[in-house]
Amino acid sequence: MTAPNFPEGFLWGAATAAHQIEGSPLADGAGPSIWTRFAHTPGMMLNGDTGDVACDHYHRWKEDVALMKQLGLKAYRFSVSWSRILPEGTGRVNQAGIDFYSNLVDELLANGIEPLLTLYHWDLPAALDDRGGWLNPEIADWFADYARVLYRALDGRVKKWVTLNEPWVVTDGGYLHGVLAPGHRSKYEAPIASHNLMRAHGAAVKAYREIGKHEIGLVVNIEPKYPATESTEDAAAVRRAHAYMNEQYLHPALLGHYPPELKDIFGDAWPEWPAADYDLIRQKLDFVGINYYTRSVTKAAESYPLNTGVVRQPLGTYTETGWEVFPQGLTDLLLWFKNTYGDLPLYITENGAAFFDPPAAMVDDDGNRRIKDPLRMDYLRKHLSAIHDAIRQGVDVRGYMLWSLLDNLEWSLGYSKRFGMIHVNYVTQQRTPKDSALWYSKVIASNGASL
Ligand SMILES: CO[C@H](O)c1c[n+]2c([nH]1)[C@H](O)[C@@H](O)[C@H](O)[C@H]2CO
Repeated sequence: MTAPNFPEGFLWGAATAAHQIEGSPLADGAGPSIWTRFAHTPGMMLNGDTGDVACDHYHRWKEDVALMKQLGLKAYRFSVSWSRILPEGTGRVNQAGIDFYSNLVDELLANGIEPLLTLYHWDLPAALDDRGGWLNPEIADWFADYARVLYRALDGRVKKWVTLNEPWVVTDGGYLHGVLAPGHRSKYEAPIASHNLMRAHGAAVKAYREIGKHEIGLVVNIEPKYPATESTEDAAAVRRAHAYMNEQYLHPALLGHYPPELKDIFGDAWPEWPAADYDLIRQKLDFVGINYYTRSVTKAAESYPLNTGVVRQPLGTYTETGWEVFPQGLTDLLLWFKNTYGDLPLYITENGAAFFDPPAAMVDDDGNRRIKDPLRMDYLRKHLSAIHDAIRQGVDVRGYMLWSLLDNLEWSLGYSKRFGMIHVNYVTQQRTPKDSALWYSKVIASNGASL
């Protein structure tokens, strides 16, 4: 592997999300979100974990920015909790919520760190869920109104905006399989939620063009699908899985239509949408964020509703979340994106892995607190190299946000999975940069040459 030089100005950063790190979800006038509710619903969260404390970032944000500075991060991707800004989701603005994020942005800028702000990372205000949430078509206007409040307060200091984080996970987890908030299980609701998410994305981008002066994009999780065998059944299964996860959101956002497979997959549960919706959804974007973690070797199998299955690789390496380590998939995916959607600027807005880390730091012979995480370093090194392979082949990748800055609440898996490059002792809230953070700091300082 040759020591790659990334493009001049490559944006090296790390990512988090509000509900996963902040804690204090109801502080200073904030309203509950669907995750506050979901976490306090018995049986929904591993070990009964909640986001009530998390990494206490709501109080420790200055310390955390200082750690970002110490590591030499150039950027920090975070999300805003909608119900801190609008406790009922619409109407009354909670100034204390705006102040929290405004202070965070100022601290980042004062430390030479560019903020990338995600408007929605899954924590819908509970009050809007009571009004139908992503199933209510009015949510496109609710979301655009929320976005306008933040555009007016922060645009200029924030120059890279993201509307949605991973509409696929919101829909597949929250409305089809029910494993994420709001915990619905309906193949009739899923397409409606998906479509309204994309309408809301379009409405927020349209609103940005009236108010904002910088850049806005969409973040999707996409995953390359490889056939388990040469059979026609497995090839068809790959087409279904690829359309359902990888094209379902990018196609309407960038091409103005859904992939045809979705109508076959959902059958009578797939509505016919008005042409005006596609015009709303397909707004010009300044960039797309890609969240990459793994691939799927896919076969035809009985499953709901895709009739596909994933084949575990006997010689594969797997993370704590059961995801195969497959860096080549990121190169393949970036080339697919370029060949399918053209030369839109791309950011890797999430990439990382959960491997076992101890609950507390060890102390080495020199008396330093250490967390050795060689598997994570190897994962990151290989994926950064895969990104560089794609850049060498002409893909316009402009930055990388490591998931995650801190160990944090892994949604319904609670605190059982550690993705952070900085270890969090959840008893003491002590932060300890892992070896991977110290390594990443050198990668940033050398613009990738030290990989
Ligand atoms: C299904 O994998 C997705 O691409 C994905 C992985 N992840 C995500 N999306 C979310 O954006 C984060 O909030 C998660 O903490 C993170 C780690 O699980």
